[in-house]
Amino acid sequence: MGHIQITPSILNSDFARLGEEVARIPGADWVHVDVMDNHFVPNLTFGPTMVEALARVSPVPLDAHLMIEDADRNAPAYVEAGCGSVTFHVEAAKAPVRLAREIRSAGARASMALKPATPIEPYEDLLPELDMLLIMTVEPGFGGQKFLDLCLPKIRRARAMMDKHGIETWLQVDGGVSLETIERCAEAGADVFVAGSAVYSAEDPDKMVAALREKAQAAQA
Ligand SMILES: O=C(CO)[C@@H](O)[C@H](O)COP(=O)(O)O
Ligand SMILES: [Fe+2]
Repeated sequence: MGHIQITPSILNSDFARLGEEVARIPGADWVHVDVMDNHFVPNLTFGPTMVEALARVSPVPLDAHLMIEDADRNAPAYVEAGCGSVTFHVEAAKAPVRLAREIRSAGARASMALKPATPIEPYEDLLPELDMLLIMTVEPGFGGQKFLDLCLPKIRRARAMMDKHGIETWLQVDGGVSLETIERCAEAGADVFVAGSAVYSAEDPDKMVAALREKAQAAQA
């Protein structure tokens, strides 16, 4: 298992002052940017132009989570926009291996996401092509939803597959991650944690990042 990383999502931050919002979390490992197209999910956020502007001012690298249709065609723009990691949904990709290779060769970390009802088993042989696997712990589309415990067995199975293959793929969880739920995720084998409302509803977001990190590290040990 890799070292613990905390990745705040700006989805529930103040979109009118995004530059200031990312400056409030200098202790984070990444900033998670949720790109939504109102087709793959019933919500709409921003596109590559906005992401590029944010990449220029963010104190930490951007981790793009693309909840958009036609990932094969649309994902490369987010590498060009300056994201250090680009996650596409397997449900929206026609050729996930080709896309992961394209993202890597363009210079970013390649990551693939699974919705709660998408099984990991058909993708076991694909794991070496990925720098990170994202297992969603809510239905994608909105921040502030309740963590789905039913996703924990899939996290355990994914971690076991990575161990079996002896690969260093990071395992990210996203949705409802908080001080209450992060230990369960770390115990199951996750090492990269997205937290949106937990971080941005805290009085001091950077302190919350540190508290989440501490809990996850204790649970992983
Ligand atoms: O991708 C998504 C939602 O689709 C997430 O990144 C959420 O934005 C995380 O927010 P919380 O569940 O932590 O409030
Ligand atoms: Fe996300």
